[in-house]
Amino acid sequence: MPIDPKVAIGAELPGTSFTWTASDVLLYHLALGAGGDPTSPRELRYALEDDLRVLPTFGVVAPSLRVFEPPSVTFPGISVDLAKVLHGSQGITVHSPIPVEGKARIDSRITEVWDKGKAAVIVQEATATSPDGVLLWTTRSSIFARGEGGFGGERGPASAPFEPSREPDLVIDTPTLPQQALLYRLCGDRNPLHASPEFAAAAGFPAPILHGLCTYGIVAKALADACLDGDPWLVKSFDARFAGVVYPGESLRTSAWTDADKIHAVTTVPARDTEVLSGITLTRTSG
Ligand SMILES: CCCCCCC[C@@H](O)CC(=O)SCCNC(=O)CCNC(=O)[C@H](O)C(C)(C)COP(=O)(O)OP(=O)(O)OC[C@H]1O[C@@H](n2cnc3c(N)ncnc32)[C@H](O)[C@@H]1OP(=O)(O)O
Repeated sequence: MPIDPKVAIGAELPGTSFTWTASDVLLYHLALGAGGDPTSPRELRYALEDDLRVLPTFGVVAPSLRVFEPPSVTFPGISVDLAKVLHGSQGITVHSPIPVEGKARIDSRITEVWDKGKAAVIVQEATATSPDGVLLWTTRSSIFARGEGGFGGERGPASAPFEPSREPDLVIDTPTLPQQALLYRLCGDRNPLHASPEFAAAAGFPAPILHGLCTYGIVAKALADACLDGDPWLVKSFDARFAGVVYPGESLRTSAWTDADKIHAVTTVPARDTEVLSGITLTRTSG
């Protein structure tokens, strides 16, 4: 079905309520590689219930933790084959530290649909609120639907690349595991693109690729560890664009530039000399 931006833009999607527990948070952190040094008290704040501190990027996955079906890309005015879809970008702003367990409601809507000719870019925003109506976090995301452009929509604003004026302040190398995607899918994204060699081949990839949100969480943790003394509570917001695919088992290299309240970064896979996360911006809490 061609995309109909007049129907899609502004469409409110059905809201859902969800719960999470400390076990969900621990699984999420472990699926990002936390606990690699089980003798480090700082690392154990991600991996044990005692003094558990929730990485804010958990808010992106919390609403779908109990989803066991592959995602469906069907919204008002939009119906796209999952094999054509790549996660394009993701951001989250937390309004206070995410508690280790809780209940919330997520409400989302489609805010933009851009026609890139060879692809459609579909942008969503969502808010999570507590049962007593307190705003917990806000997310922004886009999906890149290959082959779905050409519907006569607007192209949208050109992205402004981050152009550093100096060498990076720090460079962080982070490994991923060959089984990283098989582990991460247990956090609620059962898209076969990350697990089935046949599905990945049909989608045009030589092997299953890593979930964008896994790379996103790994890099958020790496920056919190390297720049914020390992304290995820100091992360106010985290935004990034998925610029290239990552294959499970590849090593990531994140180059970061630190300012007073923000950290800018890019992540590459050095073995393929390929940028995989661009426009990374981490904002520190002001408190
Ligand atoms: C509801 C359920 C939803 C399901 C959600 C998803 C579920 C998940 O399981 C799926 C995943 O996790 S997929 C894995 C994570 N994502 C990726 O690996 C994508 C990596 N990126 C790429 O391969 C290319 O950048 C690629 C292919 C994205 C673009 O590369 P090119 O085709 O070379 O495009 P390019 O010529 O550079 O740009 C064309 C125009 O598109 C804009 N654009 C590019 N990358 C974008 C991106 N990542 N996000 C948003 N917009 C993007 C460009 O700005 C350009 O527009 P313009 O010319 O107007 O500036």
